[in-house]
Amino acid sequence: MKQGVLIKTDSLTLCYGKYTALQEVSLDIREGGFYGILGPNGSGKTTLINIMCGVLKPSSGHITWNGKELSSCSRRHIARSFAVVPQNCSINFPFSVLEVVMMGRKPHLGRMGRLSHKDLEIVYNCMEHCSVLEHAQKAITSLSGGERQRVLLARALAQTPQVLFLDEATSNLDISHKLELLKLIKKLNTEKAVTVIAVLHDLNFAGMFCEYLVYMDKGRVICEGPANLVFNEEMINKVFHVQVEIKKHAVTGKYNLTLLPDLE
Ligand SMILES: Nc1ncnc2c1ncn2[C@@H]1O[C@H](COP(=O)(O)OP(=O)(O)OP(=O)(O)O)[C@@H](O)[C@H]1O
Repeated sequence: MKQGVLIKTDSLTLCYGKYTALQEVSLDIREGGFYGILGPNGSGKTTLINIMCGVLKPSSGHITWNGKELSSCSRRHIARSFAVVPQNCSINFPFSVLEVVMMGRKPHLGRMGRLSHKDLEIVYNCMEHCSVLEHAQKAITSLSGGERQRVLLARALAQTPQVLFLDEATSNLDISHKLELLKLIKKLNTEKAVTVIAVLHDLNFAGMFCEYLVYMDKGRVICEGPANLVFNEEMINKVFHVQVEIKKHAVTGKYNLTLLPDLE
């Protein structure tokens, strides 16, 4: 892997009331890495990324960013550097798509809060990359689930973040948009060294795009490592309790997973 440790979690535990959703999670996230967080429903993936991006505070344990406690970093500094694409769009007010994507520039604006030509150029570029330019004047509330997700991704990209957190951010997208957007994110990762931390349910896309995988189950990290070592049949069976076959694809050279269901 490249670069030094950017985000370090040390024995993170998080309890929702009496329920322990995350237990003793210690991870090193290296700068410029593309991380996939995998695991069954309820295994703590969203909770983990919400702690890593500063939305949730752990019940115990530490999280540092560039060696500094995340809780001691300013909200503005975090907002300039971390962008999150959540699982669901929580915007219920009929902001236009343009307004929503412009919000991504907010942490970078000066006191007057005005967008410069450069800011607007970034906004329009991100809308174009995420194929939402044609919806610029529409209310976000009038869009389909997949279109909204692409707007939220455009807003996150407009933030020009150092770290991009994706929480099943491509789950509502059709296969063509999913592929295009993951390719775009991979490009940002390789060309601009944006660190990507993505919760993914689609294991084939995880095998295709992630260079490092973290498997979670019942709030714990079960296994982590380079995808070429840990994207294997034994781990998928251990974590998801399904039989699969993983083979290197002759054309793409990527590992491909086929589910072997017991249909008896
Ligand atoms: N605000 C909350 N209050 C109480 N329990 C919660 C809360 N948020 C999450 N949980 C519980 O914590 C556990 C972990 O939830 P989390 O959303 O992190 O899982 P996940 O791995 O992201 O799941 P999924 O794949 O279904 O999105 C779940 O059992 C969930 O019910």
